[in-house]
Amino acid sequence: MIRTEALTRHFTRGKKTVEAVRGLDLEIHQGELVAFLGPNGAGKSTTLRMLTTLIPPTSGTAEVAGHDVVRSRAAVRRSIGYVGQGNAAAFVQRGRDELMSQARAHGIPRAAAKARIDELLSAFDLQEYADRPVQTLSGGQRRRLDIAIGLLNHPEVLFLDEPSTGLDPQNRANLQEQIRRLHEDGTTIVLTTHYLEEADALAGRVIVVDHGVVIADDTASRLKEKLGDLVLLGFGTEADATTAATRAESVLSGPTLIERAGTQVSIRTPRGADSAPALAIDLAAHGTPAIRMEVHSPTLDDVFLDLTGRSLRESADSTTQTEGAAA
Ligand SMILES: Nc1ncnc2c1ncn2[C@@H]1O[C@H](COP(=O)(O)OP(=O)(O)OP(=O)(O)O)[C@@H](O)[C@H]1O
Repeated sequence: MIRTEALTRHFTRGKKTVEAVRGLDLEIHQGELVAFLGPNGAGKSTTLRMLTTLIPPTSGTAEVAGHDVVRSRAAVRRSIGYVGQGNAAAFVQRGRDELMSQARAHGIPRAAAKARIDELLSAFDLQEYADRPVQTLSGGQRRRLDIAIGLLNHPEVLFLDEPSTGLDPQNRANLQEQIRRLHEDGTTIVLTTHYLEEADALAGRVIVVDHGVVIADDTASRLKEKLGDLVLLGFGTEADATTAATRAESVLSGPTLIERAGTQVSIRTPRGADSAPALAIDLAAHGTPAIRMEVHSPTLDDVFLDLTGRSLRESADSTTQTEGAAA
């Protein structure tokens, strides 16, 4: 449903060139729900903007729903829904009128458009606000209106760029429900998000990009499994901790990272929850008993931190870069 080959986009400002997306090769099949993750400035929005025909690639190719994003822009646009980071609705219009203008722009006949609009207003709990000017709506209400606009044409492929930003937990849960339903109906969905729990809960596949290239592409559970559990062991003395760290190296199998700091040993190891009890018994039998043991399963944020050196929580908290007009 989405295929890119060496997809690249540079922006030039004065003498400076930013390589926002660098040779992306992607293949996303019909019906997949993919979370596209990465730190601020990783190239996520730029990729989405190329796939939705808003900006052309500098080089490389991309096809969406079988149409080339440069040669067949209109056909791509007919097949997709796009909810960008900015508000799509004109501020002075009433929500319902905005939906109608956008539906008509898609070529949907008036009666069908009216029915679809009622359906979407109800799905996103917007009936009460539909007849107010958009500028009087709260950020969350506007966000829901944006999403409704993106769904007007029953898109085959839906691109959601941080759809839940600005929504309260209740509306976020409602949005997730809508996304799940669309996915069940067979819509291919690509979403960027700074909420790892959201990616974890929704997406069958997680693609992590950084500096414009893909650095991981797998299911959330396999990514977590690859990283391994964190086993923390506390000892009575630093000498015990040092001996235990060396012993753990020979006892544990698989790619294992062991660090000692003071009287604590931290171990990152695959299936650590399973191996920790045996390790504790072994250490006690060798005269260095642990006085404390904790096992933490990895979160997607741990995976993200490991891959990018940054926590996505950190990047969610930092100021999001605003995009100017395409250079
Ligand atoms: N119109 C533009 N002109 C110049 N540079 C741009 C433009 N749009 C994006 N960039 C730069 O390209 C890089 C990738 O930006 P992009 O918006 O794709 O990142 P992102 O992964 O979506 O980040 P965020 O999580 O902050 O939304 C950044 O360095 C950004 O500053």
